[in-house]
Amino acid sequence: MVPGKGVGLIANRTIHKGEIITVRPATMMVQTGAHVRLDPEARNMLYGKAVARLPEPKRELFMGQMGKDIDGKIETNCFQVFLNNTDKKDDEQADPGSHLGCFPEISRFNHDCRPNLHYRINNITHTTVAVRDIAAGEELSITYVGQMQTRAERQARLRRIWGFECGCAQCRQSAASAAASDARLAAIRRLEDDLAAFNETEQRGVTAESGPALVRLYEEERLHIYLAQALTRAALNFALFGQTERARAYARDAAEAMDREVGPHSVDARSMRLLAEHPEAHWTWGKRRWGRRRRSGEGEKP
Ligand SMILES: C[S@@+](CC[C@H](N)C(=O)[O-])C[C@H]1O[C@@H](n2cnc3c(N)ncnc32)[C@H](O)[C@@H]1O
Repeated sequence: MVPGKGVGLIANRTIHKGEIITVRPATMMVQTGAHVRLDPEARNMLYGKAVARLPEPKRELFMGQMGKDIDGKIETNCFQVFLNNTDKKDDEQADPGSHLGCFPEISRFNHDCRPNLHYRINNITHTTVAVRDIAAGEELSITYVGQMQTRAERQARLRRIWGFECGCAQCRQSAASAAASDARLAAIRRLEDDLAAFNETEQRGVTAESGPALVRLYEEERLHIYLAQALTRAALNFALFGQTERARAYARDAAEAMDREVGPHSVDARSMRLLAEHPEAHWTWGKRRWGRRRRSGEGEKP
């Protein structure tokens, strides 16, 4: 038991960044459209029949999850799963590909606003990966909600959607530390907006160092689950400034982080590997550098 959180999972050895922790297929899937249309009584009856047909070890695991009845167990523990092999047939209905997926072994991971595991769901397979080194004895955690909001916003969301008061270390920190964290999140948003505005004549004070500054903010904020996007922005920014070696280094790191977050062979990781191989051939190459030179009269793009 983890104080204030119920059952949780604790690392029993040192875990290294990038290690895959769990890979599990869904034990049961419920179509979201059907779930929201049925009343809880009908749901319990139907889900009861489905659970009764599970192999015994799976049924025990399922029934051992938190929640007062089967419907409650699904509501408390399921993950949203999107199956992409269904056609959307009726605009009035929820996307038929949207399901609630039950992964009873996975449902023991508690929420943390600064989690040490990233998870992804491909088709019906749930995978968790360590996004940083984890010491033996640390609790293993995932996040149940997006993490770019302020502490008050995150807490309100967890209360409204999940019905609990978050007891993670990030939420328990002092008012001064929480304010500093909220300010870092605001700084991240501003810097990301500035980095994204590279087509504008006004370059909003962005320099080649703005990329590493963004990565540092994510690291200081311990948002390791989002490092791939920060590293990608930094790599692209170095390409925009025409800095070969640093574009390469950040693109390689971005591809590795992408492998951890999205899994191997993702399109974005491939794109970062291409940037690392041939930065000068990338569509971003030198766009910021040439723009600046033109304005300052230093010369034209060759
Ligand atoms: C999917 S379950 C996680 C496993 C659960 N602790 C158990 O005993 O089976 C989600 C529930 O765990 C508890 N929980 C998870 N993360 C928490 C957190 N950060 N703070 C407080 N309670 C948490 C809440 O009761 C939540 O509804």
